[in-house]
Amino acid sequence: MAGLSTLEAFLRAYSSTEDPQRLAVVETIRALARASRQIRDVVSQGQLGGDIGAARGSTNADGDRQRFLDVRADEIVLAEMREAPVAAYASEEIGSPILLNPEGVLAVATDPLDGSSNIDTNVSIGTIFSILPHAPNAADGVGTDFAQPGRNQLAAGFFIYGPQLAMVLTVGEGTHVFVYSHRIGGYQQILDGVLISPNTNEFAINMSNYRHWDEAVRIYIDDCLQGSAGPRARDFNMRWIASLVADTYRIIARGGVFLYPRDNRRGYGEGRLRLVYEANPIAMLIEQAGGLATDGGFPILDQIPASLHQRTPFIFGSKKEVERILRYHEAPSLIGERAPLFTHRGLFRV
Ligand SMILES: O=P(O)(O)OC[C@H]1O[C@](O)(COP(=O)(O)O)[C@@H](O)[C@@H]1O
Ligand SMILES: [Mg+2]
Ligand SMILES: [Mg+2]
Repeated sequence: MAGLSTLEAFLRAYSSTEDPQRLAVVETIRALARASRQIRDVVSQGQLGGDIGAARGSTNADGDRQRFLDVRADEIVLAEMREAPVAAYASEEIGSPILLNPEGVLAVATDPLDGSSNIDTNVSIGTIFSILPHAPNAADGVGTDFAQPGRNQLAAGFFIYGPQLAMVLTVGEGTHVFVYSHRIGGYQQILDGVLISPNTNEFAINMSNYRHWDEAVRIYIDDCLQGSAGPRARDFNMRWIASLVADTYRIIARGGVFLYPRDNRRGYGEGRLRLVYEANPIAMLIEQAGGLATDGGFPILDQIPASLHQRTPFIFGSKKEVERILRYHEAPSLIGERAPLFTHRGLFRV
């Protein structure tokens, strides 16, 4: 699909063969785009009969404290999915999948509001979505829909409520970026077939968890921090927005790597991010843009989810840098033997 177009023209070109599954995907993306406008309105008003960032006193299926905006965003996406050819709906905010339109051919999983902890601080937040084929033989109508590997996704993406209202989308033919234009009253493409640069000098990780990480991650970050005086022989920059959509958008725009590894804190044995509605859609966007997405051993998109809210260690971004991180995971002790040369008393300390 060459050239920059409106989202509408892009979707029409994608479904021009009249393939019923493609037509259903297109209708669902249109519905998600409508939801994004409504969520954007709520976010920019900053009010929802009260403070949108306020805690509701409830927790979601995963035990996270829910904010008013988490729940409102979920209601908005769900209402739009009821109007789309979607048979099964799953969300971070609900315990189990819901059967919607029994005639529908798709299953949609969503993180309706990603980056909840940033609502009060006016930092970018977003809505992540994953579109899968509906598994029609599921006993309860939705049972096996979300047990499919991410490789089965027909489309995936996210909306970001930042300085711009933007949408990052893949339908399996590259990764594309659209920005909402008030002038045309719709999304306008700004980047076609994004390619993430394979090399980078920028990493994103929550450094406050350093002491809890496994050796492989600690040694990798140590080597980056030593910059031009260390084994990497160049300086690195660090970013951590604590909003997956915003960290992903930056990596798509200018490269970099993101790490949310497993760690030794209670409840973080598989990291923090959820496989079905966070890691899978982001992984598809990243792979479609020439990057890599892994749990430290295997590609994210090949994992078979054991449960809807399953967590996964998540490392993704610039291909060559992710491959390097994988080598640290394969043989951390081997890399560790070399690391003392670059420590405070090491031979090569500058
Ligand atoms: O606060 P931490 O531990 O750095 O975690 C930040 C991560 O948690 C998340 O906020 C989790 O998403 P939710 O806000 O949807 O629960 C990610 O967006 C972000 O990458
Ligand atoms: Mg999230
Ligand atoms: Mg969320």
